[in-house]
Amino acid sequence: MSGSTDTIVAIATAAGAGGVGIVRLSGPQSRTIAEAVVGQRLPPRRARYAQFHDEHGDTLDDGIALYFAAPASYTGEDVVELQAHGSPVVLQQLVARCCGLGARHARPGEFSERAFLNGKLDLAQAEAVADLIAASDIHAARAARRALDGVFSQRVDAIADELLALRVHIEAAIDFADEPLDTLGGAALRARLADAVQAMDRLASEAERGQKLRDGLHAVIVGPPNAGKSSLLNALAGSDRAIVTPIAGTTRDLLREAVRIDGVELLLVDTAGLHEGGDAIEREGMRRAHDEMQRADLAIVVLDARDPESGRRAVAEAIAGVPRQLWLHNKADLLEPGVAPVEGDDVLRVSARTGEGLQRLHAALRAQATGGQTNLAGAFTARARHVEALRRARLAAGLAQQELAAETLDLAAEQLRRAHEALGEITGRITPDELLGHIFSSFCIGK
Ligand SMILES: Nc1nc2c(c(=O)[nH]1)N(C=O)[C@@H](CNc1ccc(C(=O)N[C@@H](CCC(=O)O)C(=O)O)cc1)CN2
Ligand SMILES: Nc1nc2c(ncn2[C@@H]2O[C@H](COP(=O)(O)OP(=O)(O)OP(=O)(O)O)[C@@H](O)[C@H]2O)c(=O)[nH]1
Ligand SMILES: [Mg+2]
Repeated sequence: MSGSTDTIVAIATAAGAGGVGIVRLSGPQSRTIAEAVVGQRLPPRRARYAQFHDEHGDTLDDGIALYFAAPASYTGEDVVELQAHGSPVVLQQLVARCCGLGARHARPGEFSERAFLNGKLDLAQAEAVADLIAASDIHAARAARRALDGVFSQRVDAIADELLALRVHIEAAIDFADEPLDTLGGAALRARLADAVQAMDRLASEAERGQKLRDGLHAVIVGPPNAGKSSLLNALAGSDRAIVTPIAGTTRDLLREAVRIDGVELLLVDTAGLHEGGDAIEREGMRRAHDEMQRADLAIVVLDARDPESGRRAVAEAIAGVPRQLWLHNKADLLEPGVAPVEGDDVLRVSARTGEGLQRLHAALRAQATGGQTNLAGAFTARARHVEALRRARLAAGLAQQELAAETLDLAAEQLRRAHEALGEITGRITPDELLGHIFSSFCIGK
């Protein structure tokens, strides 16, 4: 049940004018405050038509008042909604009136934080609320909706429960240290732990895919000077964002452009052409390009189709650390007719000028963003912090396997404890306060 003593209030609907706007209260005084505003009793879960009054009894607006009695509400506390006309002036006056009656302004995310603290949502679900609100296409929205439904949390919890059960077994076996582990079911323990590790690997790769759905793919466009990198960015963005000239060394600084291709979000970064030497500005540009590659998910390499060998080696070295690569032979329109097609799945022949091959490029980028999977059924959104926690949990579980094989049971148990704890951070079973503050402060006010 709720531990909050103060009652919070905020406009729950989007900023700006709208058909209807909602002021939401949560906390023990919600009902009393709302009843003073509407001048009538509010029975739970009944929509009441009412006049909303200011402190002098003058009417601010008329609308619907809706009371949810704790714990059957979004936050688990007493909640009242005042559904007024969607006028920012009216809504602000209603908020001020509620504050005059004892409520205080909610911090960003405070409603959802209370829902979390009261056990209405776990942490991954609360984060999914924010992701759903911020989703920029139907794929991201559906995936956030699945995370909100608990699809991700349930899988995390199932693995965490299994690790806990295994640890209990192992700790029990420690008390019989004279017996060989196998008489205590050691083989079964090892098999179950191997299954759990496999489940963690599967979940980690799905969570990574979910993170791409949420955050989009970070792709850096690299290649030798003049190959058409900036032209390609413009072609993908559908506008003349980058300066294009026939002069090698046109692009010096990084240029970032968020684009949406077939429903996937891409952060494209155009870079300076990579080559030996160059003046101080070009060298700084190349340094920035290298920095960007450290953070990128995908390198889109642009080579000149007429001479793909030139610059290829230098570029291949530069992108060695980027997890994924897509090679393009650009300026296909300048090839003599009859040139043999390029080989390989990850090489595409395109023309930034005529648009040739861009459809296939779109498909390839979409496949990269969705981890090669075009079927997003069952996908859920996840965040970098979830992926990182899964990675730590997997690492500890792998060490537990080694300790178990070596029959160092106390160390195996300790690694399982660490793995379990890392999983607990995802759903918020175990959460440092500062992390909570960080997560919820990135929500919008009123959520
Ligand atoms: N008017 C309105 N619409 C809204 C919200 C809201 O707060 N107000 N929501 C806000 O995000 C979302 C819906 N989320 C909600 C989640 C739980 C409960 C709720 O009352 N839960 C109770 C009762 C459940 C039941 O009757 O089955 C509970 O969990 O105990 C309400 C809204 C979207 N639409
Ligand atoms: N015919 C043809 N010309 C192209 C194509 N793509 C780019 N170009 C031309 O090639 C020249 C260089 O293009 P940019 O896009 O500036 O090349 P870049 O790789 O960004 O070059 P730097 O920024 O200097 O590294 C320009 O004259 C473009 O018009 C293409 O597909 N076909
Ligand atoms: Mg350029």
